[in-house]
Amino acid sequence: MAALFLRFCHRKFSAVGISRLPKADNLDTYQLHSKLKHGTLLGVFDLLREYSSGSGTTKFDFTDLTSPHTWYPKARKKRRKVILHVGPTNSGKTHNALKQLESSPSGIYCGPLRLLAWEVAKRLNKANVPCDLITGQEREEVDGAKHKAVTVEMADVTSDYSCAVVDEIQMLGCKTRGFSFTRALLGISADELHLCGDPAAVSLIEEILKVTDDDVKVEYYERLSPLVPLKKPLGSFWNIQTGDCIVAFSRREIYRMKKKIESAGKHLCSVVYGSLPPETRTRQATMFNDASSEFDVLVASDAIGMGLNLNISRIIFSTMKKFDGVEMRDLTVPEVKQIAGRAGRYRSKFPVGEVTCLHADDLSLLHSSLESPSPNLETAGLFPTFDLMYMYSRLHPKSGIYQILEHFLENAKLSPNYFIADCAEMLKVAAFIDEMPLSLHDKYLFCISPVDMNDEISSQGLTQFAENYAKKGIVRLKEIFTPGTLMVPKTQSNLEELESIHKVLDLYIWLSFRLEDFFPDRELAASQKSLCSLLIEQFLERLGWQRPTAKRLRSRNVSTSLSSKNVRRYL
Ligand SMILES: Nc1ncnc2c1ncn2[C@@H]1O[C@H](COP(=O)(O)OP(=O)(O)OP(=O)(O)O)[C@@H](O)[C@H]1O
Ligand SMILES: [Mg+2]
Repeated sequence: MAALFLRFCHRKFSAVGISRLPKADNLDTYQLHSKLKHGTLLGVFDLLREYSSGSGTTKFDFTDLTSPHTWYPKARKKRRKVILHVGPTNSGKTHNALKQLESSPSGIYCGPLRLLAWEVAKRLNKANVPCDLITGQEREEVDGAKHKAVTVEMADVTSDYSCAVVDEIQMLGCKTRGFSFTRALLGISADELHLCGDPAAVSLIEEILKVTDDDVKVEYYERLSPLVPLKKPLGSFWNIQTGDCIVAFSRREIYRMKKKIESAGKHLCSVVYGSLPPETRTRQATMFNDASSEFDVLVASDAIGMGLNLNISRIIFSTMKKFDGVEMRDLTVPEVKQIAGRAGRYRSKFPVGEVTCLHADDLSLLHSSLESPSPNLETAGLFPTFDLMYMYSRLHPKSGIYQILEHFLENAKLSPNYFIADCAEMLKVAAFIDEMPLSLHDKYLFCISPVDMNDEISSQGLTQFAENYAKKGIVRLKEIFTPGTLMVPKTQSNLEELESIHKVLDLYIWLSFRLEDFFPDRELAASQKSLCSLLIEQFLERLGWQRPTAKRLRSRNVSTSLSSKNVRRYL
């Protein structure tokens, strides 16, 4: 049934021209939840009363999003000192901003990736600055912490900080996640706000902050160690060396290259790509970084492109094209620069970075991209707050969340600095859950949850969770998942299924942080999730060619496989 509905939705969406279905991410609804719980949406009701009083004096257009800076009164009470740290990759932008954060009495770091938030929390705690780690799926609280490292969707716009850092700020131009960066930019109430990123974002940010009365200063950086574009392509995999990173844009290609390089008998490869569990990605990256490990080559997707510090000596683009969900297209200038910039990190084992392509035909695009400035960003993402949607729904009580979202998308009025976020993925979830007897708030939660609707198992997981929640209130993990049944995958498709199961468990944990009383099995989900990543890593180890004399890596002897049928049974 769920699968049928899924196919129906696919048809429905391609019919209205939404073929690209981006991944919704972990937006913070903690504050919203507590607002609803503690009745602090009172102002909303006042506004509604005023609106519906018929006095004719107040006309409030909820789709008017032309002044988003007014959504954050706490930040507007301050004249923030905003420092933009801009420059090429590997120029010390984040490092310098973090130094300020460390030396401030309280602060928050907001990054685009869980891995970056982890790195920052680790760095601060090591420097004896107690720091909490908060992502959509983790809460690691440290005694006495006045600092937080968070993923940008979790940026706290209700507390006061002396210092805040928003990393990779150029992502405010991202179609799907940009609005969370805009929210952090406008909403964080800090005496000092450090923004790190590409110079292409400077003029847009200056323009946006004209209305906030903040004091804005720009600091330009230079790359700390050289990056040399090579004139010769790699040509053959025989020319692979220790410290190389081959970049490919599909899982299939990544594994094909790993196999090809390893079968030559000289190197073992770590892999990093988007749908690997974050903890697996970290461990693969750590193994590659560790000089004593045998995994001396990395095969990765653009998942390595942001902020991570890896011991890469040379980046090799296996292709200069990628499929972006709609079509095969050339890599953009910022994409090429971000990825190439991973080579030769300052103070790493390979301080001079090199970059080339596998094929000679691709070299001209590589060289021209590296020489071009990134085009200036023109608009930042924006998305209506839940409060606005809630008010709208009070006036149109018959509308489901699908209609409300659609209405906002069609009618939103924006100033020229903004675009409305692409919420095709949210609409898809909305179509699934609109018929269920759930409150608007619950529907909104499911819509913004980190479900991958392109992944059938992940979307079935969401449907089951929402259905059980609507029917029974409480959602027990064991009703849809049998612990003890996960096994080491044997094939690529088994691996894909395990990655999907990991996503479903991750979704359960995400929901458990927001609907705590109704999703009580967080610990079980977390332990099964860790098991998933362990099993995936065992698969990766076994996949690797093993030198007969080399010391073998630890690996468990589990021989059963995970069939597609089994997976359906779990969910
Ligand atoms: N002054 C410094 N002293 C010691 N190490 C530094 C210094 N500046 C930067 N580094 C180190 O250099 C590396 C690159 O710095 P950083 O990550 O800040 O660069 P970035 O400009 O933010 O790069 P990206 O655009 O890729 O995020 C890091 O490992 C960082 O710790
Ligand atoms: Mg950085």
